[in-house]
Amino acid sequence: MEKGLLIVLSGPSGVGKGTVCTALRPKMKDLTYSISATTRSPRPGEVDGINYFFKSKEEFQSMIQQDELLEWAEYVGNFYGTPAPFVRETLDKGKDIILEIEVQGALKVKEKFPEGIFIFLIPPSLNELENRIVGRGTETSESIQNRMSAAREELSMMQNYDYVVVNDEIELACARIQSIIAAEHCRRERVFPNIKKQILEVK
Ligand SMILES: Nc1ncnc2c1ncn2[C@@H]1O[C@H](COP(=O)(O)OP(=O)(O)OP(=O)(O)O)[C@@H](O)[C@H]1O
Ligand SMILES: Nc1nc2c(ncn2[C@@H]2O[C@H](COP(=O)(O)O)[C@@H](O)[C@H]2O)c(=O)[nH]1
Repeated sequence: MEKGLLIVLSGPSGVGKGTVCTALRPKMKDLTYSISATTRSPRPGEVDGINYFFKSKEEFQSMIQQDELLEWAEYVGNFYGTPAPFVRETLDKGKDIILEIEVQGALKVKEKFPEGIFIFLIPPSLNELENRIVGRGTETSESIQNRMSAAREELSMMQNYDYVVVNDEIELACARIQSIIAAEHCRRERVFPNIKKQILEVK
């Protein structure tokens, strides 16, 4: 069976990766979403096993030692990582999976899956990015400053990605990402052969 597509969505904290993924769910029902492990504390409303697998530092270290993570990174004082078995099993079933992760982790995934699709989401401006992080109301002022300084570094890494998508309006950003995935399916001849067959049958 042909493997699914591995899609990585990165971009600075607060750009809207989570919001865009939530908006994509009803539009792309066949897409699977990876759930990361993290040592960060849950935000109000976040649920273990849905938003993240919330782990202690010891549990996270043990996941690293047992080679359970496809990639991991320290980001603004906390650890984040992608559980490997779920990603590999999903791809082996021929299903597409999307990973919403920061830049260091994305580059590690690229080493293991150079055939992946790497999408970088950018804000319309740095001011708008700060407004979004502040507006979300989840971060302390120290965390906001740390995330903004990480954002400047992350934005300088966007040339490592296959696609850069502006998240100006959620619906437009979703449409752009949907187009990218559809185009990649065609490019990998998962859709094209069927269309070719239909055209030949019409002739
Ligand atoms: N296109 C948009 N226009 C206006 N506000 C937006 C847009 N996209 C997202 N937001 C808002 O920006 C804030 C941050 O969005 P979100 O939490 O999805 O970002 P994120 O990139 O997933 O952040 P993190 O990496 O920290 O998890 C939220 O309050 C969200 O409602
Ligand atoms: N390298 C990884 N980065 C991840 C993963 N899961 C989430 N993230 C990224 O961390 C930051 C901060 O997230 P937050 O929820 O604390 O705001 C953000 O850029 C996420 O995309 C992961 O498994 N690996």
